[in-house]
Amino acid sequence: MKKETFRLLIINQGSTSTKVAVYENEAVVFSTTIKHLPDEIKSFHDIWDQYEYRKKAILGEVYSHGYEISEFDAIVSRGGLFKPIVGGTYVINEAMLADARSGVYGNHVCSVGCQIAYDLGKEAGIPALTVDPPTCDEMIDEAKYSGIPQITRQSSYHALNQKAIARKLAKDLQKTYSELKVIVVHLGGGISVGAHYLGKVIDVNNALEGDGPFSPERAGSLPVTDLIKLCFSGQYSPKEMLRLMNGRGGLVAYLGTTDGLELDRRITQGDRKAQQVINAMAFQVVKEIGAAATVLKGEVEAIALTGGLANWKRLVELISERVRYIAPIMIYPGEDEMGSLAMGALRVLREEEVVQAYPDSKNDTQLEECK
Ligand SMILES: Nc1ncnc2c1ncn2[C@@H]1O[C@H](COP(=O)(O)OP(=O)(O)O)[C@@H](O)[C@H]1O
Ligand SMILES: CCCC(=O)OP(=O)(O)O
Repeated sequence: MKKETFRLLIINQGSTSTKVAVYENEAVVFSTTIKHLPDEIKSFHDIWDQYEYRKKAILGEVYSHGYEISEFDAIVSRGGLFKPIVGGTYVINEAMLADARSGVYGNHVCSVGCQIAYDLGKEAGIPALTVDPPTCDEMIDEAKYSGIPQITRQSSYHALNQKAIARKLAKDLQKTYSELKVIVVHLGGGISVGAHYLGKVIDVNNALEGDGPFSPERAGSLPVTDLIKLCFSGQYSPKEMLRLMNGRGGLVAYLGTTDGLELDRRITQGDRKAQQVINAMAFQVVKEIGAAATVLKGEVEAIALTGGLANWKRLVELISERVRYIAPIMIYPGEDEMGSLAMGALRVLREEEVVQAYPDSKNDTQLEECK
């Protein structure tokens, strides 16, 4: 007999937060966001050093709500940085984790989330899943050129939320996603600006690695020659340079914090430097939106602003004033990642959709185990 109720543990490692939720089918039993102070995050040299810290945060939530891991039908994590793959739901396996640990496809703590989900799932005998990972790749060929053959532009962005918000936007415009031409801007610890064309993200900045606007904890695109000089200045090791780009760049580098609420307070109290840096971040975001509008040949039906920073009216206004001439602006503060992870897992558990196969690997955790 087919199982009717699936209980899911959803985990989402963001650069500034850990989100934990429990779903029973479509219903949210609880959903919590644990914010991590920049000083705490700064004390880790590497994202993989955060493994125990993040796991403890997750287990603290699970146990304090009276659950054991073995009571779940699956653990679903946002993540990780795998090979370029098609969207969908994947059973996390060793090959995916080896690619994530290698750092070849970038470094983000959502990869650590996948490792935690896999380890907890293995111990408890339940599958670990992930949905629409950041390296989902739908970019058109011309978007992949960098300017030198040695470097190919990679798709690495908030794929899960970008897609979820684009679908929500389609519904709000009484259309389907596959007939929509829109720009989605995710304003989180990292910032991604995606050009969505008829159901596909045909171009998007790499939100992790030196591409697009600077963000709360990332440097974004930099003047390349100056960057090369800095790399060879003897001041920084390769690891330190990479950390400066991703983790210690952007707002935290200029202002010592990634926290929008704190910055709003500072600006209200007259902090001119904070105001200037926020103006500059908004400036870089609007330039990226302008570029995405050209990718869509100016046929932009709406611009959606989402992510934690879309809660911040001051920033939203700074962006809107420069791009509202392009298309109507729709605001979707926060994200729909937890729900999207749960729905992606439910679709495969209910056999409404097949699990995607990770290239060149065999699944070493059987989905059948949880039915
Ligand atoms: N109400 C708010 N006002 C201003 N900034 C906010 C608000 N809520 C969240 N943020 C900011 O949003 C960012 C986190 O966004 P989020 O999408 O949760 O990112 P992540 O998943 O990377 O942790 C942080 O900079 C946080 O301070
Ligand atoms: C790979 C992009 C994912 C990302 O940047 O997420 P956060 O904004 O949550 O750090």
